[in-house]
Amino acid sequence: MSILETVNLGKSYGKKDIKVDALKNIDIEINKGEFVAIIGPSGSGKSTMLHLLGGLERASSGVINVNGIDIGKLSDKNLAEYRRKEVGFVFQQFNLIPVLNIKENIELPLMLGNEDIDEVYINELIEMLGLTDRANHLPSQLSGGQQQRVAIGRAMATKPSIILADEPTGNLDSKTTEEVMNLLKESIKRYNQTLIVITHDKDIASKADRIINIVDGEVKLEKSI
Ligand SMILES: Nc1ncnc2c1ncn2[C@@H]1O[C@H](COP(=O)(O)OP(=O)(O)OP(=O)(O)O)[C@@H](O)[C@H]1O
Repeated sequence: MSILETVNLGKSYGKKDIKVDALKNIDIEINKGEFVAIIGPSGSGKSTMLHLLGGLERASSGVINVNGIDIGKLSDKNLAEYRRKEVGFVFQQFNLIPVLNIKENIELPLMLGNEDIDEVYINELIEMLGLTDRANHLPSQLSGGQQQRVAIGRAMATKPSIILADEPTGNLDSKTTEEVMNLLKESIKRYNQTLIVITHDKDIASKADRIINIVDGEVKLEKSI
């Protein structure tokens, strides 16, 4: 079952002489529960794609349907709600709040959204992430891999249906990369989520259900593995 579909999606930056067509005519369909890797050369439009899918930026043309809703038609307020409730973001920089402990960092999206905190779920999440004995520590007391696990927990706090990750292991060594990717895969299986990961790492891409290759703002080849 498709959870996300784009039709003729395009994004341009700037005008006239400085206009850049970052994405052109993107038609993709992603299924619920799927793990998709987005690969492509630097500047090809991968981050732009993730920003559009996550509602961080608006498309210049075309449609993005998520769960049957055209997110381009949402008001700014509703788009913010879509971002907060339906999407979990994980970036290369962990972007944790240094003065909050691990549990508080994970709960932050719920606190910002004034939502009730489901203690059972949050504790289960922390356990799955292998952070139970670290819950009261500050981010600075954790290794890079542990910090990224916290960022994954924060992305999952609102039980989003889609996890979007932009080079999530770009700052990690190969062993920690494998751990973090295994965790992401385990999480999406357990919570029936969809995972879309931008990566330059061939090993990560090879473990995805599907690879979407973007070159010069266009999908060049979709590969099933
Ligand atoms: N805010 C912006 N204003 C103007 N141009 C932009 C903006 N954001 C991205 N671009 C341009 O759009 C194109 C696609 O950029 P994008 O960041 O999506 O590429 P990428 O594939 O993620 O690159 P990388 O692998 O280097 O991170 C590039 O030519 C970039 O310079």
